Amino acid sequence: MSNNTTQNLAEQKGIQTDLVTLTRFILDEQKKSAPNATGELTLLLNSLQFAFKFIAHTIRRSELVNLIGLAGVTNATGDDQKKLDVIGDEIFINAMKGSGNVKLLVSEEQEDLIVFESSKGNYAVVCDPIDGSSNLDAGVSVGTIFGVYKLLPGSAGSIKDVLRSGTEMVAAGYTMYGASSHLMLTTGNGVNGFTLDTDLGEFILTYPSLKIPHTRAIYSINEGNSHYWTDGVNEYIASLKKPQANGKPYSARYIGSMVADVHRTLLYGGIFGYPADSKSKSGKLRVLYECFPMALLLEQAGGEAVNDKGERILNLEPKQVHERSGIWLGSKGEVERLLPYLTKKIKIQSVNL
Ligand SMILES: O=P(O)(O)OC[C@H]1O[C@](O)(COP(=O)(O)O)[C@@H](O)[C@@H]1O
Repeated sequence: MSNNTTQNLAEQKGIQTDLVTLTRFILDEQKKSAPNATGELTLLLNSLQFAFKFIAHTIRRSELVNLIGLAGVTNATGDDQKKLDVIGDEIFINAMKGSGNVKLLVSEEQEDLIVFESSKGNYAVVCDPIDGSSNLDAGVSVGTIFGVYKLLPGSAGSIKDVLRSGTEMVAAGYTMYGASSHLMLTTGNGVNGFTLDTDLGEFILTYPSLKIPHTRAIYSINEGNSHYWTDGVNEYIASLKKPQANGKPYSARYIGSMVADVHRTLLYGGIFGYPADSKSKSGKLRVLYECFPMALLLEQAGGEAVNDKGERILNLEPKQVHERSGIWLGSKGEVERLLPYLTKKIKIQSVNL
């Protein structure tokens, strides 16, 4: 049978036969943008892909194999660890160790930087293996957030390789484990999204060259913290609750799992915020493995990400691996609408919330 006939038959049956897998996509990208590259980053992305599939598989089976609930320990940043946090972390560490391309790893679950002594790799990976894990028992979407740095020239691997601004990351993204597993990835040339076909065991390109809408009347923030917010943040949120030009207020959407909240924001537009407040004076979310990767993705999709002073998140230079920051990210038009509330010293008497 000729190739054309096979193709027509597949089309008639509604079967797509020319799928772009993540591996194919990365190899094509490399040929286009870095034809002389060593292929090391490609291999590293392949190892990341394996970790995501393994974590997705483990989360899907978690309830059946008694993996839901607390493990009875706390992690580097003082949070109670879920059993799946511990296992997700182990899966991630082993995948990075096994890749041979990773020299350093920062994980939310480990107090110290991990150095793979025997590795000759030239990359450092920062990650939150299972972000949003407090939602796990309720079956809410959680995810893995990651960023990749190339080691500094001549470095044999030290903390300086990761205490760098977000602009220096060479790749970043997240995988969301929901109804399907979605991987959103940037290597600095826009954002591309993939969906895991569990039968094929492959991430398939489903969101090529993703762009976030310029504006959307959706805000995403934990309003339970409003009592601790600054006047500026309270006034900003109050302004969104008033009828806008179309007569309707903004819609509030908050899941409480950063990956899921950012995923919706990336696809639909709007704004997500987790500001510092009088309770969490430095903010809650971690700069290296939560704020930077999400900020890079958002910027690459045409959006913006700033801290509580309205400064570009990616320009921060963390002093510690588990440093925190307030963050606001989303559609460009929405972040711009927020900025005056962050930068002007607003004094208000009271806000009706
Ligand atoms: O429950 P809160 O205070 O709204 O915090 C929710 C935020 O905390 C996180 O769950 C991160 O915390 P963990 O890393 O401890 O899971 C984010 O995913 C989410 O955006």
